[in-house]
Amino acid sequence: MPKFAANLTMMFNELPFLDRFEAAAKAGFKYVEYLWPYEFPAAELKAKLDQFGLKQVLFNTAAGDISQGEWGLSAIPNREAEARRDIDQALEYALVLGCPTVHIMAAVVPEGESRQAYKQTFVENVRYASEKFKPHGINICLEALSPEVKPNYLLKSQFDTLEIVEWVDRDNVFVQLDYFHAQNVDGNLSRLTDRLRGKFCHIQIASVPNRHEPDEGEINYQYIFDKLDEMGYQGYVGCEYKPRGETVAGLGWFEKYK
Ligand SMILES: O=C(O)C(=O)[C@@H](O)CO
Ligand SMILES: [Mg+2]
Repeated sequence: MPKFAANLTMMFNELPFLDRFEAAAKAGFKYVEYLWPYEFPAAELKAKLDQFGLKQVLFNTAAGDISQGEWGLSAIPNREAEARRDIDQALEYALVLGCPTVHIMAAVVPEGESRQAYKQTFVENVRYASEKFKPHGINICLEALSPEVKPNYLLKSQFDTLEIVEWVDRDNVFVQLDYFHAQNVDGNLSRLTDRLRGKFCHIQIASVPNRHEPDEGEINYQYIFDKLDEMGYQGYVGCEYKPRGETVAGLGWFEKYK
């Protein structure tokens, strides 16, 4: 049975962030993920996790200046110092939170810039992170984002991510397989999952096209979950969706997995 993690950035959004931990635990989740922890001291977040018996399973490196269109710095040439500062910060948080995996955000590539230079920079920064995280047993994952969500992001297809993972060539660096983006860009999800076997260490789910609960839309998630079980997937499945309405009211799909 998949180990579902509530994504506290998207779910339980009707509550202030720090109250979402309790709400997730009450709804039956044992695991949580969210985009960024950096607004709060790591110890405060860890206390919330412990208070409600939750395990944090994923968060991201900092996004940079979102108001300027940034979405990760780790692939931007000549900004390695900032990217590595963010990677070091993520490691400090991961150690306090006891988090097994960190998503290293790549970058948006401005029109006219060399994608190859961005890829090269990303590979070098991910190798830096790999070396830093390895002694602590922490995995790294890299994620493709569909253009309707993040136009011009360096990684669009799952095969863009796979290319970087294989180029980095380190045993703690994996694909973050978000089926919402994968369906938007690549499709053919069963074959894709087979193709990526052993290469992904974290999954995220949402319906397509509306990014809601995984009980509507064009993806048959029950089929995918059964397939992941058959494959022996041991990682987590992050529920990175925008609830149709109130979060708990939409959790009917989760009843049988509690
Ligand atoms: O948007 C997504 O999908 C994510 O997983 C974010 O963490 C990064 O954009
Ligand atoms: Mg995602």
